[in-house]
Amino acid sequence: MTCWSGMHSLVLDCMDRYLPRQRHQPTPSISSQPTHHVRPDACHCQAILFHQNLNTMVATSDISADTSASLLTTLADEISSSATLLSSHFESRRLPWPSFSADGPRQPICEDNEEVSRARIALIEATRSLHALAVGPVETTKHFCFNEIYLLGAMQVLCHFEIPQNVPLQGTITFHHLASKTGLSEALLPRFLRMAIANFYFAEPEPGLVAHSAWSKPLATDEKMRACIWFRHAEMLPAVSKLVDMVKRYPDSPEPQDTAFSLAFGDVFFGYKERHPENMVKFGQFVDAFSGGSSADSAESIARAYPWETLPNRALVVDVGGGIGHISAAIAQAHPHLRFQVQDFEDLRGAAEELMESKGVKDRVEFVSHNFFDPQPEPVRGAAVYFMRNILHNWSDLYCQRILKPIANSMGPESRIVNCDIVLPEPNSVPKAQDAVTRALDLTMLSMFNAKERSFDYADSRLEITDVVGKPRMRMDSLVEVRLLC
Ligand SMILES: C[S@@+](CC[C@H](N)C(=O)[O-])C[C@H]1O[C@@H](n2cnc3c(N)ncnc32)[C@H](O)[C@@H]1O
Repeated sequence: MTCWSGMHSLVLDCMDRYLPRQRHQPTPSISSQPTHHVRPDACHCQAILFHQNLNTMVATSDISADTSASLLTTLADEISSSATLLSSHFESRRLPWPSFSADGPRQPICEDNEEVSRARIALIEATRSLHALAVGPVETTKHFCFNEIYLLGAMQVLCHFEIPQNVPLQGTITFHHLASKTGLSEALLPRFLRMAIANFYFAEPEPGLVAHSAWSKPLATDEKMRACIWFRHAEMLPAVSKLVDMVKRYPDSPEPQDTAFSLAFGDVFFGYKERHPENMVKFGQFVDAFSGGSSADSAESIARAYPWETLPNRALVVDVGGGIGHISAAIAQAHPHLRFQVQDFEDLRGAAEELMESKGVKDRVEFVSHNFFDPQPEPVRGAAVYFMRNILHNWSDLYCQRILKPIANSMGPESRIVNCDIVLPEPNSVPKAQDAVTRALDLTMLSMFNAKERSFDYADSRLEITDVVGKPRMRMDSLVEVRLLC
């Protein structure tokens, strides 16, 4: 599942309380033993993976072994046929065409249509591969991330000086005027801007005149877009620069404080944010943008993605680490026959109860203060569902065992865990561009939290993935159902 909750309000309301608690957890000694996963005695587990859709996507992934002379033209043909399919889609629906112009659409290719989505992925994959072949291995390595590193720096300077907001949405502005409006040196401004322009951000229609492009315009109007650049530059880059130190100093540590982030910033991820609340706000904006929707969107998609309607009347869903209960509230609204217990820290009670009141589900959704490392409260023993979203991927295997064990101890024969996180794809099972994103998320979890994205064969040898259906918030998210067959 994605590592981020994608809920701005939730992130602001509760994630700042999250890792600081990690610091106060009892710290087990670092063990070099392999971790064991929750294994309730005399019980068998079966896991059913809901969603992903990854396996239904184009499998253009493994071209690494292809030595045929026609690889270039095969890829070019793939590009041509995917582009043709997309063009007829735009034409038939009279949609705005993708373009670099400032008037171009923000998100030209809608992903609701499976065929269009597949064509888009095929186009991205084939263009990426063709580009790599055209550049070649040595040139690629010689210029490794050269453009990206300085583009990130240039964009952060431009955003810091509010350049996107000061370029008119229509028309142009001179470098001179832009420099005087923003305070960025007139000598430096063109150097940073032209780096951005070389990468599709902004345009220079005439020498010395700046205009927006389709890429830069969202940065003028949407603070969440600017937060994406800020987060990569201000927090991710310094943490990444400490990865070697982390791996050398803390090899295989399961501890949340033994991270590249802590080495860079002298504190755990959310502890640092407690001391820098403005960073927390921007991080929340980044999470919202990255996860592609509001908390309401993601909650509603989860309410649709799982067959909640098949649970018995008055069945209890325990939302473990549920924050202020956005997800439970959405499921409760969609499924009036269910009851919910949202478990999180006491200081979220007020906001949680307010939310339930406003959503009209107060009579069926209760908030209970509960630390998920402690035994589950007796009244929820044998609950129909123990739901977790964006919980396990924040923790190492050792801590996941400690979270899962009290749940397993509380489960009855009809109970199940429904877990929502990214599920890492099997090697060569998805297009490389998509694989790269999940791998980057996994390494983000490592460098920031000493946690990981999982393939879900991790939890217990008795777990068996039998199906992949549904479509929660992000394409990479999955709902994993784990049953105990006692
Ligand atoms: C990433 S947020 C996910 C919240 C919610 N499940 C969602 O998807 O929106 C992680 C949540 O875990 C809670 N949490 C962290 N440590 C906890 C603990 N030891 N016991 C209970 N909740 C905890 C945090 O307060 C936060 O609400």
